[in-house]
Amino acid sequence: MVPTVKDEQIAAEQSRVDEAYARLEEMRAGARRMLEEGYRQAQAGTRGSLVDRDAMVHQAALRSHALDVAEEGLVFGRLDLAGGETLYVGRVGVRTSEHDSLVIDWRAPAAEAFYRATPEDPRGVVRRRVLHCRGRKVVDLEDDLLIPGARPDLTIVGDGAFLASLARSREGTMRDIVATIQREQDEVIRAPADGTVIVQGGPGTGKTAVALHRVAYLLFRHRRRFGSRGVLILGPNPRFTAYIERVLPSLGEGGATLRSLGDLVTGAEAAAHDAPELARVKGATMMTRVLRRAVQDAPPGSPDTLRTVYRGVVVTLRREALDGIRREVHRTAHGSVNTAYPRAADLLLGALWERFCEVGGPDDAPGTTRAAFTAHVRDERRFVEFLRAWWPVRRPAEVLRALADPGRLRRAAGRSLNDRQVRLLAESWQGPWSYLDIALLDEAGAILGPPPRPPRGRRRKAEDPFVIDGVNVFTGERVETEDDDEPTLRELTTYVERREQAMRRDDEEDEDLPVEYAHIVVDEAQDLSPMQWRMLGRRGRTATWTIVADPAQSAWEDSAAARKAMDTALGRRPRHAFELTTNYRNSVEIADVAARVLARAVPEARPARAVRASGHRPVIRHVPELDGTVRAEAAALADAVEGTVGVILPVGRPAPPLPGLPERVQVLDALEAKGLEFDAALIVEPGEIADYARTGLRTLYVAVSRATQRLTVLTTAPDWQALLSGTG
Ligand SMILES: Nc1ncnc2c1ncn2[C@@H]1O[C@H](COP(=O)(O)OP(=O)(O)OP(=O)(O)O)[C@@H](O)[C@H]1O
Repeated sequence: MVPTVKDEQIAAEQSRVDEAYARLEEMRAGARRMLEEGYRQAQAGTRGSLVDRDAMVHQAALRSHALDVAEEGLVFGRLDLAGGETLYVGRVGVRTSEHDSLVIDWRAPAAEAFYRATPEDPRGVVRRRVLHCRGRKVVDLEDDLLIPGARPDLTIVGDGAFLASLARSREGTMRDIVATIQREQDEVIRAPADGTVIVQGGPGTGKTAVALHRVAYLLFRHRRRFGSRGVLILGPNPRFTAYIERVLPSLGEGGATLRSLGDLVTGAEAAAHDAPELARVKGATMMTRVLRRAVQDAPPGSPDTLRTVYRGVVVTLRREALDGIRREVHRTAHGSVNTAYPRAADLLLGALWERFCEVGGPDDAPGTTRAAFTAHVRDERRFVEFLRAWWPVRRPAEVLRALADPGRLRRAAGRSLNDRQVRLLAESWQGPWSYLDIALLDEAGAILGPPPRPPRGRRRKAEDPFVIDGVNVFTGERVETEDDDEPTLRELTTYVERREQAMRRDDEEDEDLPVEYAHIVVDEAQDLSPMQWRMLGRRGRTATWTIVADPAQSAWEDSAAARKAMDTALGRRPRHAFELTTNYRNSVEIADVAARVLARAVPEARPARAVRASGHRPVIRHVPELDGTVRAEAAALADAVEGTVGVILPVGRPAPPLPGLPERVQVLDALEAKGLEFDAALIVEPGEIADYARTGLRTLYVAVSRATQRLTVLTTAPDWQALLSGTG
């Protein structure tokens, strides 16, 4: 067969791609050699600066990793410039052994034109070419001619391979989009690093994809500032974080921390949504006041009498006096309640001394000084044990669990909660934690402050009156004495190993303190409650932020309060707002159904523009009853598509049995569907999803905008069928 023009072009590109791979191999071997050499020197302890050697090992390790992941789709773009120059764009930068550029990293400034050039603003680019590869083989090309006539020598080929690539089937985890980032997306990705970026846009406009690529960009351009543990990416739930977790590693960046609203706080995990009425209460800022009062209340089991005997005189402090002292300690202990016990001890000892004087103690025991009295009482085991029970080290979870007692919660509530709210909250805290509880635990943790640290190093137990038999009675931890000290082993370690050790140590030490980040990405930010913003704010006091939101998909009702809390969390940094306008997920047919829901949910909102017709009309079926039909429709969708199928239910409705269906069929509720994507979606009972809360229609908008290829809706309500089919 005669090769077509395109075949010839592909063959020419193949030789360039082969050259890049050959060079990549050499670079990989070089990085491995450098790594081995670094370790060898480390072991031999040879001369040379330790710092240089460590830095070399560290760099070589990073480099080696980045080169390994670049294997897949190493080169994906080519620019032909008006001046005759040609540039190739890829996942990493590749140079010849003479340091000439073979491929430039997609994040490098010179690659910007690949994503930004348009016929209106060509930036000197005559032809932009996208190379589609399978493994190391070039399989397709797609060209854009940006300056017609400027380079008659250039051939233009292509047939909409980009749109075709959007229709590919989905595998259950998100993929990177380096090869096809669009101009409006690139502007977000490369926005200045010093400010806060706020990205809005409808479902499927690539907000999540863009935010993740921005992280890769920031790490590439500003590694010192954002590297190591510097970036937090926060998503709505663990299912979502699992969905996006492969994107950054596929870009050679593994350093960011990926968390969800359910697992951001160490030691607590949530996987449940609160009913709307409860959610409104738990998310509101006034919960801060409730928690403060809860912390100030005497902890459960706290003793209400302190008695001591000094030289035959019995001295007693009763409930009222003790409560007064507790209030006084709290007055100055905000944020450090757990370490306020020395102050509590001082005030108790002072009150005991006063009481001792009142009952005539010094007369009965002449010559007694306050110092002698205090020294005696504070060393008594009885006093120490009282203090431990009366001012215990408290954990956030204990504070919240204690509020499952309605009486205690009512005291803490003051006028902030009504009786019904007290009952609902108390009941909910008998069960597992919800997403909103995690923010409350974090708030309680901020009020309590970290627990006291055990004395470190060589401090003697005799120096600390709260250490009994080598155990700190407050922390329960063993206190080292000189005899316990292990002989110090001074091993030769590399910088990388020492860093890892230090990070492990930090993790252990800071378990009770939120980690602070240099950059925080908040996905699905429209759903955050004020309390959740406060939780994030504590982790980003000096951070820059990327905020990704679609107000039309919001499940949080009080947007003004959330906005205020967000403003406080983000601080005063300059903000750059962006809007993404093209929907890359939904077919035009599915986007039409979503637009009908949007028109109901948020009449003033404009839907994003879908670009790809699939030829498959969504199926909107009215059925007399759902039992039986759900499985059949799910099976039909599983047959129709190769990839994932999402069966999306109203919140709280039990999952129907779906025997015999493949694993790629997943069942989830409409709130859990946030941010996810499926080849096909089956929406069960839209009316019930819409009625779930005041924001129910917006949740339905989320549900109907999840699918890339096929959408089926099952409803027992004829008017919902009419509305969604556009005939109502
Ligand atoms: N430039 C692009 N090239 C190829 N695919 C893209 C591009 N932009 C987005 N996509 C794809 O479109 C889909 C939707 O992207 P993404 O999930 O980031 O959208 P979103 O705006 O976060 O949506 P939602 O608001 O529903 O969470 C993903 O499969 C993503 O890979």
